[in-house]
Amino acid sequence: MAPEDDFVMTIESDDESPSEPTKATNTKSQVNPDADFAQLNPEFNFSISGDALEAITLGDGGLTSGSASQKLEPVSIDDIISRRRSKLPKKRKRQTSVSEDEGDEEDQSAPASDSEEDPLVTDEEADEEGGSEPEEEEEISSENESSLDGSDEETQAEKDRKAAFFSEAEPSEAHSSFLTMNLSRPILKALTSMGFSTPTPIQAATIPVGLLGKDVVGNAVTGSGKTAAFIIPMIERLLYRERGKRAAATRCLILVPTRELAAQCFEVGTKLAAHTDIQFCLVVGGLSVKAQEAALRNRPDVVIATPGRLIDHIRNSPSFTLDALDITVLDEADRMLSEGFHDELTEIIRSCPPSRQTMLFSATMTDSVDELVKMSLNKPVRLFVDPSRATAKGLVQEFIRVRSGKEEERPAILVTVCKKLFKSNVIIFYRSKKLAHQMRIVFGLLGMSCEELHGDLTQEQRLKALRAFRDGQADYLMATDLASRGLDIKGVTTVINYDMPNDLAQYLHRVGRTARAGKKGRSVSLVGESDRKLLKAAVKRSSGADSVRHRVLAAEDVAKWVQELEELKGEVADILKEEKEEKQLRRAEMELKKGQNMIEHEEEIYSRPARTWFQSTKDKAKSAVLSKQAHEAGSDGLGKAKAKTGPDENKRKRDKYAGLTRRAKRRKMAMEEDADDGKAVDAAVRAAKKAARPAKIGEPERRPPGSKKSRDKKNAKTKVGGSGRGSAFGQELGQSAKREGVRAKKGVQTGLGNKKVGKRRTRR
Ligand SMILES: Nc1ncnc2c1ncn2[C@@H]1O[C@H](COP(=O)(O)OP(=O)(O)OP(=O)(O)O)[C@@H](O)[C@H]1O
Repeated sequence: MAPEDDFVMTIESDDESPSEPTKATNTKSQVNPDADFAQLNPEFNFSISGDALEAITLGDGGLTSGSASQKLEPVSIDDIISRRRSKLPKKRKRQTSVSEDEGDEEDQSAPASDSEEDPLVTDEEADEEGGSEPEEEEEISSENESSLDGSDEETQAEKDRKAAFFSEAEPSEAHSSFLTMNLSRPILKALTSMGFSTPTPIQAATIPVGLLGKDVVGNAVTGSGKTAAFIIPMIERLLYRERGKRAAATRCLILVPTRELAAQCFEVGTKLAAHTDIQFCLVVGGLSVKAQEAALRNRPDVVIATPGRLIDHIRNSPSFTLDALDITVLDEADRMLSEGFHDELTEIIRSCPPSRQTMLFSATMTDSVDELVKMSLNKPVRLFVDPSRATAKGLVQEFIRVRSGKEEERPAILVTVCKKLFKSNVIIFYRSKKLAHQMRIVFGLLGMSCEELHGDLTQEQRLKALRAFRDGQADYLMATDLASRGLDIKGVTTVINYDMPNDLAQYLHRVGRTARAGKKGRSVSLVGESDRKLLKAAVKRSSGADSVRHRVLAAEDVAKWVQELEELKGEVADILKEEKEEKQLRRAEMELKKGQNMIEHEEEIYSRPARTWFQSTKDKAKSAVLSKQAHEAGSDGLGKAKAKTGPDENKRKRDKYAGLTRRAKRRKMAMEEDADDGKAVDAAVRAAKKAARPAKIGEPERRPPGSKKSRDKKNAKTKVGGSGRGSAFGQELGQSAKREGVRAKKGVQTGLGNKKVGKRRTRR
């Protein structure tokens, strides 16, 4: 099993945007049967209350919106493995159980904790055991290290640009309690019920600035509570919004790179807003478009979305608009600003009003002006509470060397450490989906309970796997980088990197799935010769010298598993073959049902207005390639990725019509003209939506444009707010915050218990 064969970056393949034809007219030949098939259940009831994951699993009817009879069960690899396992020769089964017993003994006598008791075998010990060769202490050159960890030396010019770009952080009161932060009673109540007694450093820094309506660029280590840091000020501001049917609007948008993260954010948001009337809505790929349209028609206050599906709604859901947005948040912002999301982000930002407040967060946040300018931030406050690109304090990082020429031993090394030491609550990261799947089969055959999470699975399978792992039904989660960012799974004790990612940022996110919220955790990384620069960068960023270990495994243990896995190879291949055949069979069945469906519902399908798509299949493929290149280059930033793809881009522009026949050229030109017309139509639709949009948070109801009152209001707003950005909030909460801050200082027990939301409004 050569892992290099299938190193395919996977997070980009977490398709969020529809990969359908660019332009669809309402002619039969251009109707997309898949899209329509996916909308055939108008009765579907989308429940977003309660557990977000519950709401979006197929079990609740929410994923593809097909009726129960149309659903086809995905192939269950578990069934195939257990069927095959029962047929394994008796000798093999005995070997497996013996190995398990050995492992148990070993684990009891050598807990994977600190100091002398640590099962870490030193180089010398390994030698004595006749194990591996002595490890030479190689000096790792720091040359090009900065390209891995993004720590390029800052020039004076860049420093000056940053000084001009960012706002000076104003000295603010150090908050050691939520009670001094001027938060409303419903939020304090929710914080208490969630067990959040004191704010984390990033929360203490962000909440007061967020409440002032200022733009924020925030950085803090993984698991430090960034989600609540941006949701709390958002909810507080929303408590002062205009109410009533006419004023209902989507005022806040949280953009995240993956569906799972969106669901998690939704859960945190709904919990924090449990004692308010604020409505949240989850808008992600893999869910019923129709159900989301219905939810969006109610104008939820906060939309939590992945980019592709959001764009789909901006374009195709008539009543949905972002024109009333007051707050936009980009979680995992460095990822969202990277080349992979460039086109989507540009399209979304175009649909947002420039007056919004913008907050960007990540554990590996960039403060490079070049990368931040496209968010058109207004004098953002830089809140970097932890050293740039650091690991969490409770994390112990272990590294296992994989010598050159021994790369094929990775699976055996992995099985050795899992059988002996790390037996539950383990996430194992792989660079490729294929490898994650293969190792899942191997683990299954060895009787180790595991799930997999990557972009080759259906949304239902992804969520089911996540839930099984969360609930402790599976000990191991085989994941790709799809799961590396943001996921907060309680009780994860170990993260294993089967292979190292390409850059330090990705490494930090992966290992950040453990040691969260002040807990302890361990990461174990298999380091090949080509990963040594990254290893050095990781060691440099560790929280302390004693938090880094070099683990050497006894050679005979590894050799035993090399032998056993070799014997399993044929079995794995057979399982993969059987799975492939079953999949093909299901696909054929699905095509048949789809055909039947098209015949049965033909009239309804073709009478619907056709959807337009943000990117054609070709564009999307191009985007994916760019994203993959950026990822492989270890570049988070637009600039760096551009440098790599620039020449190609120019070439493509010059050759736009080259090589085409006259007919093809005319056709292409006509299509481009059509697209331009489409833009004009889009602009008209946007203008109409804008005219109908409700007032912003705290603003009175909109007057028709041109009316005297409307003009007066505009002038007044510009005067008070200076720039006019977020001025309604500036007048209302900014002043209120000052007032309340004084009150809090005077020692009145926050005064929030007695405060009524309505009171503040009447003061305006
Ligand atoms: N004030 C607090 N007190 C106690 N626990 C908290 C507090 N704030 C957040 N947490 C908990 O900390 C954990 C991590 O929070 P969160 O997922 O927001 O981290 P994060 O900084 O966004 O991590 P990542 O960078 O990996 O996305 C969660 O389980 C959350 O419930």
